[in-house]
Amino acid sequence: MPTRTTVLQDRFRNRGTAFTLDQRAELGITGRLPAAVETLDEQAARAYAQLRDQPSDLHKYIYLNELHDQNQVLYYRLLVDHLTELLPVVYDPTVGEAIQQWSTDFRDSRAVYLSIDRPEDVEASFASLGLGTGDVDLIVVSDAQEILGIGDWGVNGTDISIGKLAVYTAAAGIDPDRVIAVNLDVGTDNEQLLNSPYYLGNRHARVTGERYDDFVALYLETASRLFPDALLHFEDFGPSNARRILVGNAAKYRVFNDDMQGTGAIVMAAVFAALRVTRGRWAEQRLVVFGAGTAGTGMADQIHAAMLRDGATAGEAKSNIWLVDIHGLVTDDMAGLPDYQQVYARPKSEVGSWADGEIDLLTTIEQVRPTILIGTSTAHNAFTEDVVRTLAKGTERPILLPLSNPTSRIEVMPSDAVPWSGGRALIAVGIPVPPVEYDGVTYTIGQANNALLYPGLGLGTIVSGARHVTDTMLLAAAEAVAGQVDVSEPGAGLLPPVDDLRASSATVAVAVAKAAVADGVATKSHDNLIQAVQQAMWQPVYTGELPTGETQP
Ligand SMILES: NC(=O)c1ccc[n+]([C@@H]2O[C@H](COP(=O)([O-])OP(=O)(O)OC[C@H]3O[C@@H](n4cnc5c(N)ncnc54)[C@H](O)[C@@H]3O)[C@@H](O)[C@H]2O)c1
Ligand SMILES: O=C(O)C[C@H](O)C(=O)O
Ligand SMILES: [Mg+2]
Repeated sequence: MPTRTTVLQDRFRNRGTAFTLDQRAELGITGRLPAAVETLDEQAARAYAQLRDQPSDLHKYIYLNELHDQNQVLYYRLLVDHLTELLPVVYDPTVGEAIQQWSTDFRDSRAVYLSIDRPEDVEASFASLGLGTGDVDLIVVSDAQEILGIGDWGVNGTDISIGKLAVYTAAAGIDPDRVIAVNLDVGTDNEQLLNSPYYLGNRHARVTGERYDDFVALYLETASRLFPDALLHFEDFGPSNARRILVGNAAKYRVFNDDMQGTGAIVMAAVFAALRVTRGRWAEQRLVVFGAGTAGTGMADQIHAAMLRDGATAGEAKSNIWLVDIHGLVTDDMAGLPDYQQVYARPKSEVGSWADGEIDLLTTIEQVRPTILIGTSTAHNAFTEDVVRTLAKGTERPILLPLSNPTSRIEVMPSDAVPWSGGRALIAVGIPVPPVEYDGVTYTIGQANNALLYPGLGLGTIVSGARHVTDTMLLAAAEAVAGQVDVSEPGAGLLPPVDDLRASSATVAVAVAKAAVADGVATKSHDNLIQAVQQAMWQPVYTGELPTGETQP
């Protein structure tokens, strides 16, 4: 049967106008390209100019997506060369916008879709990729129940898996031919989607309970059997599912929950750096977490563990942590508290006199005088001027981490928080923001987004062949990130700049791989880890040889 599909439709192998005339002849595409033979640099310059002409970030997102579908090397070349500019386009915050329009804008897809209504297809869906057992390093999966801070987006949430993978490759050189993006389509409770004529996912409410658990178990079992080397990254699951899946499977599979562990570790990195400024000790910190869901309680757990390492008893550490959620300060008399909040619930007898009824954030801050305030609530502007001023009144250098994404959800913008705290708050946020000028000082605002951590963590896990992602590996990653910042100047950022992300990821990967060895979970040994990490990093270049192999549309 004649075929019109050529190497030009295969994003893995396509080089477009960079194919030489000889290569064109050999590949049977003579006459299918204009005469010019270009270098990758020349192609990248044109693509970048086209990108700059796009009228909005969402248009840029769509342009880059199409480029990715045509020529993967060129796409990553652009991303690596302009990482600081393009990270907010392929990832947060633009990915949030793209997800909301995904079914309407749908053109093509690079993911694997697993439907809870067809569990018998899970194996065949992976098999359709034609990959062997040793061919996959990483799978990012989402059921899209809690996309960023924008809620349930069903199958539209596929692009969070794709965006996270793009960052893995651009930031840490994870080989893009060896990764898979997966959407677990378990239905959606988003009525807007269910009523949209364009919606592409299963048109029913989210399946919960045993059927949901069985489906996740089937995914884990199948993915790890077919691709035993793969790290199984979980993204943007709902809070109780996220935690249950991680806790229940961490000993059995190579799983990683980015919202809990990745975020927890990047926050640890920011606090490590901040404590170098305040000269404070972990055990002495008083932590208030506003928005005690997946990310917030993941951070509380990691800071709790750091307090223990610093000599606090479990009781002392717990007594220095306060969770504030939608009904105010979490107390032990509240009915129906999820298990992950129960651990930190304060005795009602201790706080009952603070207010009649619900104890709000401001009251909690007045009473507790926290040294660290974290926001993972999705409640935009919840850190009001009053809140920030009260925080700064209670502590000389409060650590303030309003981490909700995307921009429309952040609890306070640094441009407000810096002046409200008189320049004293040590701030990091989840989105990229410009520096703030205040009182003659330029305040650089570090980006406490898990994207600054998980790529290097993943690379270190892959290079060491770690069987599990252990707490020691997470801590090593956090310390390696914090070790890259110099906080001695006034206004210095708490985290390394995104410009340095590739180098930073390599450093993190080495630290993580060492920790995997120390923890006894590494399955690969290297004489020179630095060299092994460098060699493992995929580069966006056309290799000398001609791209051979089956065309994969
Ligand atoms: N910076 C990062 O790296 C990073 C990583 C993960 C999550 N996040 C952000 O954190 C936010 C939360 O994510 P998640 O996965 O934990 O979601 P989640 O749904 O698991 O948790 C949100 C929590 O906030 C509570 N909440 C909602 N409205 C509130 C209000 N008005 N006052 C107090 N509490 C309120 C909810 O009850 C819930 O417990 C999102 O915006 C997400 O983008 C940031
Ligand atoms: O995706 C991000 O920007 C970070 C984090 O995983 C989130 O859910 O907000
Ligand atoms: Mg997330």
